[in-house]
Amino acid sequence: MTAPTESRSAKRTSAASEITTPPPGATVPAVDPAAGQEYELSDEVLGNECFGCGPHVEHGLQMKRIGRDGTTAYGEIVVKREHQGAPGLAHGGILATAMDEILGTSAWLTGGRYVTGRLETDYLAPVPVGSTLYLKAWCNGVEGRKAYIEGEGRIGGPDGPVAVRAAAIFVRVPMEHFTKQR
Ligand SMILES: CCCCCCCC(=O)SCCNC(=O)CCNC(=O)[C@H](O)C(C)(C)COP(=O)(O)OP(=O)(O)OC[C@H]1O[C@@H](n2cnc3c(N)ncnc32)[C@H](O)[C@@H]1OP(=O)(O)O
Repeated sequence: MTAPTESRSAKRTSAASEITTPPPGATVPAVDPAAGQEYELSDEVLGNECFGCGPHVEHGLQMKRIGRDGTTAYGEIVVKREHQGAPGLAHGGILATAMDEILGTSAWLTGGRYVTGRLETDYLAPVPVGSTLYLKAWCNGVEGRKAYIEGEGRIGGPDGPVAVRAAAIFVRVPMEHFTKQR
């Protein structure tokens, strides 16, 4: 019998694959102070009905955006019973949604309107119902219409263990993406 080895995902320090790693030459934009308004504007664009951040969406995540530092975004969700998969534990899809929301916030902080093109997630520890997931996301670079964003969710406190990591490509879109009738 072979000795147990540390899992590959535990050894990795980033969720980013080759696809979600920015190419050489991608740069992190200097933040335009006006860019902070973009995600406030997103309330107008998306309404307050967003499953990730709508404050009145009963069974939604109601993610709170609690701060920013340049293109780095901070947020929190409280995992509710409606978010569970296995008894007492958050569903993985729900955690991916939380990561999508905070990574999306970082993308918008770069100064455009973005949608998720690709989202990669690593799950490192179970997240109990009732716990707060402390979210952080940052921009690794923008190239053309693509923003390469990474993030993590911690439990037990903002400096607690990382329970989930994600990396994504967000693609910049015009306002019509949200407003056109389909
Ligand atoms: C503050 C607000 C926070 C919001 C958080 C929540 C975010 C969300 O959940 S958004 C909802 C989920 N996402 C969606 O519905 C997006 C659906 N997809 C689309 O609308 C389109 O496919 C879209 C807009 C992403 C790209 O289409 P299009 O505008 O025609 O651009 P396209 O030319 O295909 O792609 C542009 C670039 O992005 C790249 N790209 C597009 N999709 C991907 C992908 N999945 N993976 C990697 N790269 C991609 C392309 O390769 C291309 O790169 P390059 O410029 O180097 O050639």
